Amino acid sequence: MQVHRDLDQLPEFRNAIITIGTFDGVHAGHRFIIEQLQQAAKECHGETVIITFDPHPREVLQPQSNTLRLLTTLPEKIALLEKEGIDHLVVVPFTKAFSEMSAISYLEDFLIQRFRPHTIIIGYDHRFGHNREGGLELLEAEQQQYGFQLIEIPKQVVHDLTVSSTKIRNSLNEGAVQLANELLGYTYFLTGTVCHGDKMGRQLGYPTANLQLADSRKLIPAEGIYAVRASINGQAPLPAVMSIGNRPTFNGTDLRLEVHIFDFNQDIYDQQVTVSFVDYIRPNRKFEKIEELVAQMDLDSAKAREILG
Ligand SMILES: Cc1cc2nc3c(=O)[nH]c(=O)nc-3n(C[C@H](O)[C@H](O)[C@H](O)COP(=O)(O)O)c2cc1C
Ligand SMILES: Nc1ncnc2c1ncn2[C@@H]1O[C@H](COP(=O)(O)OP(=O)(O)OP(=O)(O)O)[C@@H](O)[C@H]1O
Repeated sequence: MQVHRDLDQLPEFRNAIITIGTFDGVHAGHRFIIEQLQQAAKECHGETVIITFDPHPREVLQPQSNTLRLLTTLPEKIALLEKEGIDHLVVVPFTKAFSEMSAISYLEDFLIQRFRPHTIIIGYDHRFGHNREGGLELLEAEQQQYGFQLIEIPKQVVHDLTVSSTKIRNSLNEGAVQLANELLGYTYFLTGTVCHGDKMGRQLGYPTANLQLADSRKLIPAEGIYAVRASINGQAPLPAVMSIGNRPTFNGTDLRLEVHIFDFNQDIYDQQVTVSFVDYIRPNRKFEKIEELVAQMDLDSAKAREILG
């Protein structure tokens, strides 16, 4: 897959089959669109082109809100789309000026001029241009003049498409990782660098690698204890248990992401660890005695091992 970040350096596409969207999460609904792209490309020996935006349009249009949480960082999205076998990913630097283009100018000066699309495939609810003024109706009206094919993916035909990133985000925010994973079509994951904690885990018999995320916009699932798989520097995943929380037993105040890998005893400080969330076990609790916390961690570990098989 070729990744293009400079709109002035785009190649001449051969029968571009294009679609536009943020594709956050590259979830099951997105993958249905990807299949349509690939099918259309096959029929005309064309190339599949996904046009996406970075930063996320909401970050530019509502900078004050700061509530956006992403299912995938840009590198994660690139890796997932690469796996899908897309030919070109165009990452448009989304700016205020870009957002203020009228719908017709977006269509003519951006889509047509830069991509010369053979086919445009868009979801039933796709909007574009200033104030989201453009949509399917405008594409239909201009289709003949510019000679592109239009493929609409209607809501009722593609049930998967109604599965929005928002629904997946909500599930993760509630700890419902199994539902999120089903909607994603893969196990939700995050990657962090192992940093130093308070060195207490080892004393409790549970050394935990504390993860620092590279991108603060990445969605962190609800606080609680999870059965996870942990992959160190891209190596084979290992069964593990994870705690997300501020350690109420120790009156902690900051959110910690800690993973304890089973049957493992290595120094992994500064290494990259990717954690995939398999199941939620329980919420965080404040324990009166440390022994009670450790007894509960034993139970959590047994449960996680059972879940992970
Ligand atoms: C399986 C597991 C379950 C945990 N459950 C709780 C909990 O319910 N309440 C709590 O305060 N801390 C919980 N923790 C976090 C521990 O308090 C933490 O790992 C320990 O204090 C070491 O933290 P440190 O990073 O400060 O060394 C849990 C950790 C693990 C690995
Ligand atoms: N089974 C294991 N799972 C996770 N990390 C382990 C494991 N065994 C050894 N380690 C190493 O030990 C470190 C964690 O040790 P310990 O928990 O005592 O200290 P820490 O850095 O303060 O972490 P925490 O504060 O979460 O306890 C990890 O960062 C890792 O380098």
